Amino acid sequence: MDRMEELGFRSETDRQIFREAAAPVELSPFGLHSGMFVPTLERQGTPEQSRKWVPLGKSFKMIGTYAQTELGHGTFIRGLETTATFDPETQEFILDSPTLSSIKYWPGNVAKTVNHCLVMAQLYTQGKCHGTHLFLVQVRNMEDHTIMPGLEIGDIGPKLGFDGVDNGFMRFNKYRIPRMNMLMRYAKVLENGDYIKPKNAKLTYGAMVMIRVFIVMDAFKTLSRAAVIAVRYSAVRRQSELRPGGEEAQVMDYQTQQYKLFPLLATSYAFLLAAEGMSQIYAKISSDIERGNLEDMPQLHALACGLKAFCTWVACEGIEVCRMSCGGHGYSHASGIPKIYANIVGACTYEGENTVMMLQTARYLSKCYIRGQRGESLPELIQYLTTDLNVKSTLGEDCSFESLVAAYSHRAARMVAVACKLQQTNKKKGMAGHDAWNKSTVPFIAATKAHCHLFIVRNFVTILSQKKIDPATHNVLSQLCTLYAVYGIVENMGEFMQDGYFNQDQVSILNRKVLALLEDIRPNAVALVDAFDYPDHLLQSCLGRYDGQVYEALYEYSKSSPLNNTDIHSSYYNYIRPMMQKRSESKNISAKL
Ligand SMILES: CCCCCCCCCCCCCCC/C=C/C(=O)SCCNC(=O)CCNC(=O)[C@H](O)C(C)(C)COP(=O)(O)OP(=O)(O)OC[C@H]1O[C@@H](n2cnc3c(N)ncnc32)[C@H](O)[C@@H]1OP(=O)(O)O
Ligand SMILES: Cc1cc2nc3c(=O)[nH]c(=O)nc-3n(C[C@H](O)[C@H](O)[C@H](O)COP(=O)(O)OP(=O)(O)OC[C@H]3O[C@@H](n4cnc5c(N)ncnc54)[C@H](O)[C@@H]3O)c2cc1C
Repeated sequence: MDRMEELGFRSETDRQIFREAAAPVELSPFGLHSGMFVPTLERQGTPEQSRKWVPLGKSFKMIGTYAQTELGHGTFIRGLETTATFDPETQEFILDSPTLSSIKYWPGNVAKTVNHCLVMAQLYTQGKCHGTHLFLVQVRNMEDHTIMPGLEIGDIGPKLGFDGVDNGFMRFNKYRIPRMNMLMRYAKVLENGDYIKPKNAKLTYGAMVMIRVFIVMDAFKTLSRAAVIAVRYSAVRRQSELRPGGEEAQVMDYQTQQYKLFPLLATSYAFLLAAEGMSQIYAKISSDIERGNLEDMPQLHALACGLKAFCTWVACEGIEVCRMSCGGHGYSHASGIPKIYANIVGACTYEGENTVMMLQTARYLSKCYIRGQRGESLPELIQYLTTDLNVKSTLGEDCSFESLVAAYSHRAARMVAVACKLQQTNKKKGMAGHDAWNKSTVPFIAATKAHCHLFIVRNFVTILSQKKIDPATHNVLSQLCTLYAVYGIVENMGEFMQDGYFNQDQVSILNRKVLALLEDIRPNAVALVDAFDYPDHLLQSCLGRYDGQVYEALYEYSKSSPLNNTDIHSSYYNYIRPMMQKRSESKNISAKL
């Protein structure tokens, strides 16, 4: 914190970049404080509450996290069981964990780090439940950091990754907080206990929408770091003879290695631009919401849910491909890739489990489809739903951006229509609405993935057509954009071909184009990863280091293994030698027998 002051970092973005540079892979123990706790106080507190608490948070006089998930509920927020019951006599809320399943479980940094939490609890006043609301709760003594009386707090134990975060559990036993500790920007409880409801109950979900937007950028950061490591290593690693009797080839010259890595390189660029686009949309709509204009809230929710799920799923699969493309050394922590994976794969679960998030977007698409069928106007990002599905592709040898975007629009429109028609057919068969929905959710997930894929392709194309970029760079970025789109079609050909949108010749064109693009990109592959400009200390990789001195780095890394602190390990004296002595004694005995 002081260091950031010294360096004059004023903007939250600069501060975040500094924090990530300081803790490049594990999330900092203060990540949730800065990324979720403070911004939520700013956005969900009244002006008075913000003025009081935000400076304390920004100066780390108050360190907090976001405590919503319970043992029994993470996804279904309306099912949360922690209660906050208003006591008008004392002007306090009484927080309680009435059941085992209501114990808060997973909140990051709650175990040992924070002294405050934003707690999501069911609000009760005048004997009535008004649903979940956020409350600022002090959980540790500000003098000696001991746990406040009435609370049980602890760590939940080892996890797959996320080792920099002390995820914990927290149990309330009739724990009292002041009335004014309820975040009251949108909903209020008056001194007499009257409840003033918000314009939209989902405004209290705003913190999650914000983090989902951040996570889209995290998907870019983690995938691109793995791609940097794998591409640089593929340029250094020589293995096997490409030409019989010739020197061993750079593994990057194998077409299969290019087919593994270059689409992921293209995806990294596509996700960077998508994350920036998502952030711009979030900034605009969230400021509208703060001014009371909630019109675009559903669109923001749907886009944030869909992109968070789509990008984290693709990034995690891609990081695994990068690891495997580095052979045995990729499996070592020396590569840096396992830690990248272990710390981002949780993003497919946290801040909204991906399937559930995709279904939120699907629900929005279903409603928009019906509006489109009625001829109602649709938001620009959704207008493709009214695409004429009888039209066939005009794709030619050049695989133009226009023909590619048209293909993705057609695919998404067709798949949304298929899912919606199944839902409608289910209803016509007499199914209740919720059953008709549930029995069409698998096609809806596929359609929503196509919807997100379209957003990313169209966004990439739009930026290339709008931004002023020097011709040489524009040419290389156009190759990446085309590769991202063509590869996506080739890998999902069935979804594009199901209604004969492409003819056989066009399928052949696409299969040839994806291989030709690998050759086009090969000369620039290392420059394209260097362009991300990740310093070695951030990559923490012997394979991806800028100077390419991989084997020297691996050898030094191995020598630093703690197991090498002694030549003979204590396990020899404790287990191996006694076992061998026992064997030799028994052998002597059997020899005598
Ligand atoms: C520059 C600064 C940078 C700083 C960067 C900081 C870095 C940070 C990086 C990230 C680090 C992250 C570390 C991990 C931290 C993890 C934290 C957590 O995991 S916190 C807990 C997260 N939990 C969840 O996300 C729970 C998921 N569940 C839900 O969101 C909801 O239960 C649901 C949306 C799935 C369902 O909600 P429900 O109330 O049941 O609504 P319905 O489904 O019935 O829908 C009714 C209606 O409401 C609309 N809706 C729902 N949610 C929203 C919303 N958020 N906004 C707007 N509208 C919403 C929904 O669309 C429906 O609308 P309708 O018109 O009726 O169809
Ligand atoms: C690394 C990490 C950090 C976290 N940090 C925090 C934190 O700081 N604060 C916090 O409050 N929480 C935190 N969490 C908890 C996280 O938010 C929840 O785990 C997440 O919201 C998923 O909820 P769940 O665990 O109940 O999963 P569940 O919803 O129980 O998922 C189980 C399965 O049920 C399926 N499912 C559930 N509902 C539906 C549905 N309606 N339709 C179809 N399928 C469905 C899911 O798709 C999934 O396959 C963290 C979790 C992790 C892993």
